Amino acid sequence: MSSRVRHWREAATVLLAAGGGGGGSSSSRFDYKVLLLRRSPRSAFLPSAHVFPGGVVDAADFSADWLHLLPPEGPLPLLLPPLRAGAGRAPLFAAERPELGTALPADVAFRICAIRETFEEAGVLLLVEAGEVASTSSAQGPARLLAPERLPPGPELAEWRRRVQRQPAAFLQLCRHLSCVPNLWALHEWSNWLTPVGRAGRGGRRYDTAFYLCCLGHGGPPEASHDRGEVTACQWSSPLEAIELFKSQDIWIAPPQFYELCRLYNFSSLHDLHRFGSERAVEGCERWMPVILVASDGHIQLLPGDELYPDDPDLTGERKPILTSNKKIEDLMKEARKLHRIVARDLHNVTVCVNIQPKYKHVNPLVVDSKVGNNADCNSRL
Ligand SMILES: CC(C)(COP(=O)(O)OP(=O)(O)OC[C@H]1O[C@@H](n2cnc3c(N)ncnc32)[C@H](O)[C@@H]1OP(=O)(O)O)[C@@H](O)C(=O)NCCC(=O)NCCSC(=O)CC(=O)O
Ligand SMILES: [Mg+2]
Repeated sequence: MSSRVRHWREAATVLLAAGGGGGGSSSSRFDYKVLLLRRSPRSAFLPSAHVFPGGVVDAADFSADWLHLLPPEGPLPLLLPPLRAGAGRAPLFAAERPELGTALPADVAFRICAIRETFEEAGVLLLVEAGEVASTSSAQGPARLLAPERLPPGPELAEWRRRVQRQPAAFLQLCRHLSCVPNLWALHEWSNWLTPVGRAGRGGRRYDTAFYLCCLGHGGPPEASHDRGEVTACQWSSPLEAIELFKSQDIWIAPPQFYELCRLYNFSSLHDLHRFGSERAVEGCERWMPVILVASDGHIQLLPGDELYPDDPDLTGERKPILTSNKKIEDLMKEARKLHRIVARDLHNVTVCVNIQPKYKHVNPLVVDSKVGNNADCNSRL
């Protein structure tokens, strides 16, 4: 087994943004909301944290049977827009998986995983009619969900959901039953985060997670329901609402998800977010593993491009313990010129500080909390 698989699990998650319902408060800066799920307090990884829907990839997500799904005119090509030459390619997309035989490309399989997990955890089905695949294009704007009359009645759908939770391969059966396919084209490659060494959950759980953006544009945020198991609550919040709930200690959001919410903060309109996300996706992305630097009064998660980020980061945690400094965060901030870091003074006092040019035509997070008053070294802020 390769080190890629031995040291961490591969996973996919989706920043699901929905708008278009016209129900948002007129005073809100945002015309869309993002789906956040609260993890069970019994989870072995990030217990009680709010995260985007997602989970570990299953062999069923790579199954070549997806290629033989409808439409009736022949095997489904599952073609995705090609990446631009020279695009960033994270290892989880580039890896060969000979053990899976004639498997789907990872690009496709990780999208199927994210869509399946969204159904399992929140009951939201991101599918498209098999017959409409050819005309599906993100250039048309934010995606639509299937019409409600195309779905089985509630109790039947709930039974399908339980089956998929028990057996991921049942997701393909559900798609076949509905003459639909996962809406791969609605998901746009956004980022890739590897759990930092020193932040593994119980049993050494670390994750190499593909993050996708998906914008839904019609009829308002769909009803999301938790599964009373892995997920104990679902909520749709604007990026600002989510960040405020985090700052007020009502919810806890892990650093990668916090960073991504601060990036979404750049976009007040769903259409702008969709356009940016779908056009940028052809640039690909690179894998980021935060490297933790423990200071005397908090810790910093260093990201690639920060001048303190190691040239040769310890991906597996086998080489050296976590970096420590007897300096205060403030001093470590004053001394630095090139910043790309998440600064945690305590569990809920977290700031993203970045003044480097983002790669792959991405956008830097905005710093939302001006009350904290110690953001003096950050360029990107409100
Ligand atoms: C990787 C993830 C998609 C999470 O994957 P999941 O754990 O949700 O994976 P999944 O959905 O496939 O797995 C379901 C898990 O739920 C468990 N499960 C199922 N039913 C359950 C129930 N009723 N109660 C409790 N747990 C239950 C299963 O046993 C399984 O756990 P099991 O598989 O264990 O048996 C997410 O963590 C994520 O978005 N990560 C992004 C990047 C990241 O790593 N962020 C955090 C960095 S750490 C950090 O940032 C912390 C810090 O700095 O402080
Ligand atoms: Mg999950």
